Amino acid sequence: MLLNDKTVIITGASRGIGRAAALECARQGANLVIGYSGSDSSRPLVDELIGEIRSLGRAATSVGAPAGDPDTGDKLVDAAVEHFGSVDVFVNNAGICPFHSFLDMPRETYLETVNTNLNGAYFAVQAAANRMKEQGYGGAIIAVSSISALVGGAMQTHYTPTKAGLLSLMQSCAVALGPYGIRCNALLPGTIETDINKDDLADQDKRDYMIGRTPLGRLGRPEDMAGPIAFLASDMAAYVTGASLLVDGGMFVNLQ
Ligand SMILES: NC(=O)C1=CN([C@@H]2O[C@H](COP(=O)(O)OP(=O)(O)OC[C@H]3O[C@@H](n4cnc5c(N)ncnc54)[C@H](O)[C@@H]3O)[C@@H](O)[C@H]2O)C=CC1
Ligand SMILES: C[C@H](O)[C@@H]1OC(=O)[C@H](O)[C@@H]1O
Repeated sequence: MLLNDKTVIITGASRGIGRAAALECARQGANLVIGYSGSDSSRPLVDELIGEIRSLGRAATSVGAPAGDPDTGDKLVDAAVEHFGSVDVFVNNAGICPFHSFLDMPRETYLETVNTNLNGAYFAVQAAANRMKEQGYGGAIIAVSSISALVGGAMQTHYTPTKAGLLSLMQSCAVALGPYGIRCNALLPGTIETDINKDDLADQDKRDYMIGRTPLGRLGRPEDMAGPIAFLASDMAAYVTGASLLVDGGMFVNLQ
């Protein structure tokens, strides 16, 4: 197992990529802190996930707190220490992408997206890193960025800068935290079928276009992200830091 007895915190883990990553980390021997928004609608999903993790023989607890709140990182770290005694891996995954055109982008939509996806991540990474430094034996931090860190989207002008920001944050943190043995890497998913793009991909033409751009011939599944996240979290990636791992079925390189 890649993550035996490690404590892994994952934000936005109630569903989608975060959920799949939590289950894979549990299969690899980790105990989990499940970060979620704190909304009543997410609670049953979180309870179900915790049940699944326990049935895999691992332990899990949850923290309901909005990703954009600068205090959320401290709450996640405190829960990890209280329940499991350490923070070994921090996965910043929570994110939103309310598709909207640029010229009439509502200020609140822009600000909520940047707060949720990037500002909260900054302070959460800082909280995890401080704990890892205190522990004295390193750790792994992974930000779920996106192929959108590298390319644009007309309906994503508020979103793509947050994903480029996360990639940049991991690069700078790799430099800042390397001396403490803390590795920082970015995962760049392509188009993965989850709730975040359910409405967008309900348009059959758009869906066919995205599949057509993907050399592997299908959209991604949350489970496709889980292995790469577990790898980056593990000692198999002991010399990997400041890296970005594009997991997109080949979409990015498919120009013609
Ligand atoms: N699905 C895709 O095609 C891609 C997704 N990503 C990124 O992957 C990450 C996970 O998204 P998906 O699993 O695809 O979508 P999803 O919508 O299924 O999951 C997003 C998660 O973030 C949580 N979340 C949203 N707002 C939150 C808040 N304010 N506080 C705490 N949690 C909050 C949701 O409850 C959910 O658990 C996001 O950061 C997204 O930007 C990156 C590239 C592609
Ligand atoms: C939400 C989008 O479908 C998804 O998010 C990303 O980061 C990808 O680039 C896709 O556009």
